Amino acid sequence: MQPAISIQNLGKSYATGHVALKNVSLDIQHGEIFALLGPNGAGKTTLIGIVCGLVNATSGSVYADGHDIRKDFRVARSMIGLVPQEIATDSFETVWDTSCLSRGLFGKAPNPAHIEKVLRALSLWDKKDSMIRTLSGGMKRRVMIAKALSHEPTILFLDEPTAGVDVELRRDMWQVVRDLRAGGVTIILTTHYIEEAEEMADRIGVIRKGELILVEEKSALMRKLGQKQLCLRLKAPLEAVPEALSDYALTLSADGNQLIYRFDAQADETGIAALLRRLGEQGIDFKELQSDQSSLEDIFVSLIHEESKEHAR
Ligand SMILES: Nc1ncnc2c1ncn2[C@@H]1O[C@H](COP(=O)(O)OP(=O)(O)OP(=O)(O)O)[C@@H](O)[C@H]1O
Repeated sequence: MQPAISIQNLGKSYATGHVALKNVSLDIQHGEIFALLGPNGAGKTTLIGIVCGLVNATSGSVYADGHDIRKDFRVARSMIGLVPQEIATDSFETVWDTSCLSRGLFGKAPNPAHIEKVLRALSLWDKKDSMIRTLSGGMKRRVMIAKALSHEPTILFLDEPTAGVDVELRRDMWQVVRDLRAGGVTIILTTHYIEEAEEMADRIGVIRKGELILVEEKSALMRKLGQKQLCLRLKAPLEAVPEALSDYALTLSADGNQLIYRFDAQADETGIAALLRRLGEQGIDFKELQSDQSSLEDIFVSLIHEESKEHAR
């Protein structure tokens, strides 16, 4: 089976000379929820824009279910729904009309039964005759999803679906996305909220300055998340980790004042008790002991940071 989306060596330089994407390659499988994370200006919207035919790539190719988005634009595009970052609808139209119109834009014959199904799935059915300007912000976002689904796409791009949305509505949106996936739609979403990626995604991609710097199964990232560290502030600095402690995963801070022990928080035996005993035997005293759990946020921040340092070199 072809991937739902196959992106190959994609590059984009804007007319200003700004390089927004550098050699990005990525396959997204059918039925996945893929989250693309990255700081402001990383290139997420540019990437989505290219896949959806709104932005021309400078190099590389993109296929939707095997169809080249340039050579076979109409077929490829009809498979894709896009929920843009900004809410853009005609506020004097009704929910029903705007959804039907969006379908028409793809040259598809009217299908009231499909539009009804979409509106019901998004809990918009009782608002179908309401003018969009009378809806709450959250409902307007749902209307944007309804529009994007009106032509029966199998791949849905959500560009920051919950930006500026309150916690309750965010959870609501997550449920909507999960339901869509359960109905067979492949989902690619961009987000600034690491919690969102953590909650929803099967795989996570991190993009920074136009480069895809990491693509990983969320479960693998979560295992890293299970890593905890214990930090021991020593009474007297050490020059090196003593030989007698070499079987522990210890690192010494540059100033020699802190010993850091990494361990798996989910393991039955953390090894802490034995480590503390061993330290006592070695006559190493500490003033303070502190434990931190690394979160996906830490991993993300350190990734972005490490890459910045690499680039500075
Ligand atoms: N039409 C354009 N002309 C010139 N530069 C552009 C254009 N559109 C985007 N850019 C630049 O390309 C870079 C990537 O922008 P893009 O909107 O893809 O980032 P993003 O990851 O979606 O950011 P955000 O999270 O802020 O939405 C930015 O530096 C942006 O200023």
